Amino acid sequence: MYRPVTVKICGLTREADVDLALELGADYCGFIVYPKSPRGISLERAMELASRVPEGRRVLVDVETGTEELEARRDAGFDFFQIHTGLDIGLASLAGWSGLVGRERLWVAPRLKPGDVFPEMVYEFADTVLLDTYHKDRVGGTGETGDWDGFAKLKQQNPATRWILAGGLNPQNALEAIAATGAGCVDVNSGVETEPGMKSPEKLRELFGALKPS
Ligand SMILES: O=C(O)c1ccccc1N[C@@H]1O[C@H](COP(=O)(O)O)[C@@H](O)[C@H]1O
Repeated sequence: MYRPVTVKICGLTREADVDLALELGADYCGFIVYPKSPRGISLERAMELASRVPEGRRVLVDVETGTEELEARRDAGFDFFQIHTGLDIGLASLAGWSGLVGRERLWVAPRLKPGDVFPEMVYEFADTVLLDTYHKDRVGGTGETGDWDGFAKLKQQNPATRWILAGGLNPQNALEAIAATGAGCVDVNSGVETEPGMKSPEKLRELFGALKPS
């Protein structure tokens, strides 16, 4: 049975890719401002690109953002703030992020390896959790699929939270991932690229053809 999912295309760096993603049906566009990312762009560039995206669909992506930085970005034209973080995440950071942008605008992406206990305090501060594939040396954009069973279990156990599945999703495996996990929202990044930050029109079309057939 066809079940609608929401789709975020992340790591956008070019106008044409933003426009095509939206035209094909992307629900969210993600802009990475983490300087060490091969898809990292400046905040100014992210704002420029986000200005093409309708309100309610613009996501700023970073790693363990400092409170002052987040405060400066809060009103910069983004609707959601996806923050990747280690499990040693302090209560003060979580509370700080949530207090600044509001729990409904905060997407927490904890670096969870299979078998790790989910840091329950996240539920108190964010409505949305994004689970990306764990990698010992990288914080995101690995292109590798993750622990789908773990995702499905957490989602089932915590239905009040909005769960986003990320990690290694592409036109070939996205439907299988959704069927396996029950994900209602998926985040796709390197799986629709020709090289980091450069989206492939063909792969984008293939992805949306599979996920949102017209
Ligand atoms: O893509 C990156 O370089 C990146 C860097 C720092 C934080 C997040 C990053 N990307 C996020 O990684 C996931 C999944 O990516 P992929 O599909 O496995 O390539 C996605 O949520 C991006 O937002």
